[in-house]
Amino acid sequence: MLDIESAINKWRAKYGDQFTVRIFGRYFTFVTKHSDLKKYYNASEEMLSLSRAGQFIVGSAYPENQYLTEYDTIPYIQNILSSHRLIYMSSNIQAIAHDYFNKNNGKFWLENGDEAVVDLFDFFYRLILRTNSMNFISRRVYKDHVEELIKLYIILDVEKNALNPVVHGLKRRLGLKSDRDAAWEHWVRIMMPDIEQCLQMIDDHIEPANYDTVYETVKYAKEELEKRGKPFTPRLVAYFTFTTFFPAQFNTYITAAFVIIEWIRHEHDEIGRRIREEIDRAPPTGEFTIEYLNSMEFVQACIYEVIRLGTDSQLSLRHAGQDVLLSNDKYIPSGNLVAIPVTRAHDLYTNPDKFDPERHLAPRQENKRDPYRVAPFGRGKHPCTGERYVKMQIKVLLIALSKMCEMKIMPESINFEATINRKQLVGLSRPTKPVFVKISKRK
Ligand code: HEM
Repeated sequence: MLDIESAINKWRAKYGDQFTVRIFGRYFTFVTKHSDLKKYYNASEEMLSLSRAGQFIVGSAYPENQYLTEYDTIPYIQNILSSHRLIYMSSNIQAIAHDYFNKNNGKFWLENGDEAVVDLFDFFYRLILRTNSMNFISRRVYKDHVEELIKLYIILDVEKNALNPVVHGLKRRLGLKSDRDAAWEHWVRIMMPDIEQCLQMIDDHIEPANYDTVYETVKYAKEELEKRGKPFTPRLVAYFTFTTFFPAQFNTYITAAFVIIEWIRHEHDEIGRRIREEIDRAPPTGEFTIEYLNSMEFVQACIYEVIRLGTDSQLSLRHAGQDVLLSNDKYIPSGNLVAIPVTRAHDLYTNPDKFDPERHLAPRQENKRDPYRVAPFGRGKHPCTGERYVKMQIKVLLIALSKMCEMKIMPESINFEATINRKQLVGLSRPTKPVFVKISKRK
């Protein structure tokens, strides 16, 4: 596969800080100069659009592609992830972590005994999907359909499908139904009882007593459709849910798994001691506060450090809706895709290959050296809407897991780093082979 980072470096050495290449019949302009990066991040949606670029990249990866530019889901996601909801969500996450091991829905210990060897990345993929299915869909869906949902999600997986749009596009043109279309219909069906109930509540002017994501989603979809004079469609609700779910998935589970790996590796040194200290000070289960989670600065620095080290060949993309003037008086013609490399920015850090969370904390704060090259959660007009949620989620899982189990990397996986695929364009780099970890029940 294409090694984008070395390709960019080669092209940059040859053609300068900005250059245009033709890939799959499309023109991509790469910008790397500070003033252009600043413009890139702060440009208006009309000038440089993330959703139009998204439609190009993942457009054919799932059936509702036309909605991607038609409906901006950001205000909806911001509403779902508002501060007072995060605390409910954090207690859901704790409950699910317990449920996963101990109760009927998970049966982990029941099926594996008190000690099990798992692929840590697969384990976190499932755990993250479980927690997100409760937080972004409903308790009922989590309780009755979570395994089904995970299977559907694997079929709808944007990460893989984005790279394979041709087959899907061809099937659609020939009028053939793909397994993705079927999975999508199944997804809508699973959500239907909640959607119908929420529609009824809206008609009867009944507000939910507690936070209810499906209710918010149905209400938002209904309003958006009414604004456009279109009839209500459950598929739009499914689309809104899906677009909250899919960015929430891959970066999160990889980050969570790497944080655990680093914790295991540093169990007996200063890094491990500081993580343990923040975990041990945590309030008892069910009594977390957002203030406490925010105060876990060292774990947060570990999250930043894992993202820094795991981001190798990722690209951030926009679509130019108009001509964009660059700093050297050249311009990007309207219609081009515009890309910036989201790399590790090696040159900005001291001992860049070392896992060193302190570099993100005062007084060092190496991460503040260049805001446009160090942006683990983006910046400017399109910062990550899920940043607060994901940091909360990983912290809560870390606390919950540390209370329930012990983890050890299996000898055959100690050198897992040799298998990390550092050439992918989407998300953090992850190992291509399983990383086996022994999970033992804490007595
Ligand atoms: C470790 C996990 C995550 C990382 C590293 C991450 C990183 C990022 C980055 C770098 C961007 C900016 C993209 C750009 O400028 O081209 C972004 C945007 C976005 N992220 Fe995340 N993200 C994570 C988790 C999440 C979660 C959990 C959600 C939702 C619940 C989410 C929702 C979004 C959305 C909706 C955008 C687009 C914002 C917009 O268009 O204005 N992300 N993310």
